[in-house]
Amino acid sequence: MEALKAVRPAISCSSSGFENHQPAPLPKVSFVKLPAPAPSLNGCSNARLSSVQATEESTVSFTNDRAAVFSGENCRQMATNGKATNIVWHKNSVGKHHRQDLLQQKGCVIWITGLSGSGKSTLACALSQALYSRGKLTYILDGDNVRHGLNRDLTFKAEDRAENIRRIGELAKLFADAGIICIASVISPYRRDRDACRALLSEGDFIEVFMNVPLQICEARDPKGLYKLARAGKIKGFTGIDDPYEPPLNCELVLPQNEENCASPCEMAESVISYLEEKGYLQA
Ligand SMILES: Nc1ncnc2c1ncn2[C@@H]1O[C@H](COP(=O)(O)OS(=O)(=O)O)[C@@H](OP(=O)(O)O)[C@H]1O
Ligand SMILES: Nc1ncnc2c1ncn2[C@@H]1O[C@H](COP(=O)(O)OP(=O)(O)O)[C@@H](O)[C@H]1O
Repeated sequence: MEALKAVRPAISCSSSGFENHQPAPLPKVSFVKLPAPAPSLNGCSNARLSSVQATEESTVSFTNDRAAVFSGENCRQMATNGKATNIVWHKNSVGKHHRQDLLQQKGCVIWITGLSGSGKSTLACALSQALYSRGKLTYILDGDNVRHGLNRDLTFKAEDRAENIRRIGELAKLFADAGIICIASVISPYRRDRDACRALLSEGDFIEVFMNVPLQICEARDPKGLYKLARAGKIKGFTGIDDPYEPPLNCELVLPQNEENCASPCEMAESVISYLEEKGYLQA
């Protein structure tokens, strides 16, 4: 295998859709030698010398507070996004579809919402296990776990819950972009916060699963003793007790549990897998 050489750092960006509308600076072109016989991403397997465009500058500035816009395939303008100024989207020549081809699946987010004790984590694990046994790559973002690290600075006040969900939504979006089936299992009590996460993803890629379990059942389970503490006033603002939970109005899947009807975690996982199969997420 030959050494990879580049005159300039191999920044590889294909042309931006914005160039159709704005006068773009001339791209800087340089050359890299690819290892032979490297399988090519664009199907030209015998191309040994490829031109690489480096897109570094932009003449256009714009402001946009909707982060979703920047997940697009063709954005390389100077931007102000939230508090971040003078930022430019950097595109990678290895795209989501290449990663999906490798994994033979489609990246998406399965967002499991429901009260504490409704079975979110149990379903997430059963689903991850069942997909693993089918050779599919998943990653679980569990609310409890993410609060041990990335979100350890957040409380359970409404604004902190919103920030918790925003960060997990952004993280889930990255996992989906990696081609992974990302399973978020979080109470996510506010409809608005869940809808904001949905808006980060392409149509269909956000699959909201509602664990529709009455509070009485969750409270009777109380595996961590948290409902007991909340009832005793030792935890303030506990979801379902003295903090709200807004059930989804129009989600992809509702998994009910009550005294008469309680599917096992494996059966629930199979329901989700059937949905994924039907929508084509288990193939590239
Ligand atoms: N006040 C209060 N309300 C609800 N839950 C609480 C609270 N305090 C601690 N816990 C524990 O935190 C877990 C929920 O974290 P999440 O990040 O999923 O919550 S949220 O989406 O930000 O509302 C939750 O885990 P689950 O039982 O798995 O849902 C609890 O273990
Ligand atoms: N489908 C189910 N049927 C019966 N019990 C369940 C089911 N799913 C979860 N449980 C039980 O409910 C309790 C809470 O489950 P858990 O997954 O920790 O909920 P959450 O993550 O929503 O807090 C656990 O004791 C678990 O064994």
